[in-house]
Amino acid sequence: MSLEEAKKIAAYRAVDEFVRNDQIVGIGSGSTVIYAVERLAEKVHKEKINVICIPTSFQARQLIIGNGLKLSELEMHPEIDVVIDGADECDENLTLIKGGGGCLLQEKIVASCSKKMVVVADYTKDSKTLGQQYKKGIPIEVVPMAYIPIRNKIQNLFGGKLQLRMAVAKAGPCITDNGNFILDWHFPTGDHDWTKIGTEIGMIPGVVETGLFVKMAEKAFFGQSDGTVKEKSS
Ligand SMILES: O=C[C@H](O)[C@H](O)[C@H](O)COP(=O)(O)O
Repeated sequence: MSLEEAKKIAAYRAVDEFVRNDQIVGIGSGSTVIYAVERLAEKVHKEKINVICIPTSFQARQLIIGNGLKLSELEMHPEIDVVIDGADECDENLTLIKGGGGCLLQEKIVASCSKKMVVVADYTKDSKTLGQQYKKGIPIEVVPMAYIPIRNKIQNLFGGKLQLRMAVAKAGPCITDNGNFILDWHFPTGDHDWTKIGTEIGMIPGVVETGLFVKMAEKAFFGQSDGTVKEKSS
């Protein structure tokens, strides 16, 4: 089974198990969530259920609109029943690295407003400790004017190296949906207290949010190469 099929079976399982009639559903970002929205649209149109969707990015908004689903926002629906989102990596405690696609800030806000966060991913995202599978570092969204001092402070405090993420089809840095930069932190290997590190980095002036999601996800589904779906719960 291909990686795409592995993403699809995980996403379908999450929607089937977690989405019910009359729910407010957070829609995550990334390539796996595309399948979750596909399944959600199928369910809404076939079963005639009422679901209101809250996006976590420009991409999610486009997915909701493109699939004919009901779009809303936190201003109107500040309490979400469940958010279904992807992850770049998920450790044994369901601590996540997110933001590989640059969408971490709105994703974390929506997750913080959700009763449940469910992760959908393929088997390459499943690991024991962070950094085992995902080698691109922890994304940190920062206010552009502060990226150099923030880079230096994190390197001095915690070690490793931070790299300004560059855009692909544009000269210069990658700009997030919120007009900020992203620093990817290649952290030192070993055991880490992610709650403490996430909190301390979050307190540095100019840091908008980190892609470290600690104690937020309650369930993760990983599509496997043999066609089964592995589950992890917090
Ligand atoms: O910024 C992107 C998001 O955090 C995604 O949810 C994450 O990168 C996983 O995306 P994918 O499902 O494409 O691997």
